[in-house]
Amino acid sequence: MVVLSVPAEVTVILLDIEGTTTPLAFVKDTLFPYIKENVKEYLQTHWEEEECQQDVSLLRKQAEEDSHLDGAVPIPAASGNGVDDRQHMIQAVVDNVYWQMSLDRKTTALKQLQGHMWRAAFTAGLMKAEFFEDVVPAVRKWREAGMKVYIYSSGSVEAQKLLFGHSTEGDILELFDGHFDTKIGHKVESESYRKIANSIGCSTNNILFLTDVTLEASAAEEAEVHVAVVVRPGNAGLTDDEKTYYSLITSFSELYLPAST
Ligand SMILES: CSCCC(=O)C(=O)COP(=O)(O)O
Ligand SMILES: [Mg+2]
Repeated sequence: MVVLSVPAEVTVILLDIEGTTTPLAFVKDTLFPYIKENVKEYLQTHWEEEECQQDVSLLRKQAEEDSHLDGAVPIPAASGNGVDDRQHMIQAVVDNVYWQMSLDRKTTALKQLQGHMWRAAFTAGLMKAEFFEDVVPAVRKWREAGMKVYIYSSGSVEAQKLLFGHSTEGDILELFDGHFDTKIGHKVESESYRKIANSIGCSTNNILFLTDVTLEASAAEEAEVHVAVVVRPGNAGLTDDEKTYYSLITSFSELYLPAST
């Protein structure tokens, strides 16, 4: 087995979700189809609620920022024309969500709505989040060794908590010291990692970030965060240069914590 030694200065392990703790297939075949199949009905049912209106406002603001992009779908403001107006707006939101999802966009607006929609599915037991089998034992071991373990995903913090709270391994939320999402900044921007370190109260070089996406690894590394790229079944392939440059692991069990032995 390949072993990757964790630098002694690392006290925090920061984990991505999709493609790192969780199979890409669970996201693509379960989480995302649920949104596509239910978004229209969800909007019809919850339209009058404040939370739903906040989600729509955020999506509308995002749509304005996206207006220069090819295929972007605008979301009109209410014109006061009653039921037709509402149906028109709902259809625009649905089309916008479909368009964003077709590009796998990680906007805070899209992720916030998705998180709110998954809440019903997880709490009703319709879905249980999946984790690779090495994840929970490794996280327990790291915590026993005194490491802090945080999550940083494009999925909203609310959605992250749903996943870890309703998983095939049971409620494992307590295994994590905290959660970050795109509200702190995008994962491909190095400033986000500086802000995360600041929020945790450590230096960036005290953090080891595990992700499947090399653009994220590169941004983290620019902020002097230690990184390892996680290679899991179903993940996007890496170039030869990326394979040579990055430390790669295929299982969390490949991480060796010198202080714990
Ligand atoms: C609570 S994560 C749900 C999956 C998701 O929406 C997503 O964007 C995952 O992105 P990640 O940053 O974890 O790769
Ligand atoms: Mg990922």
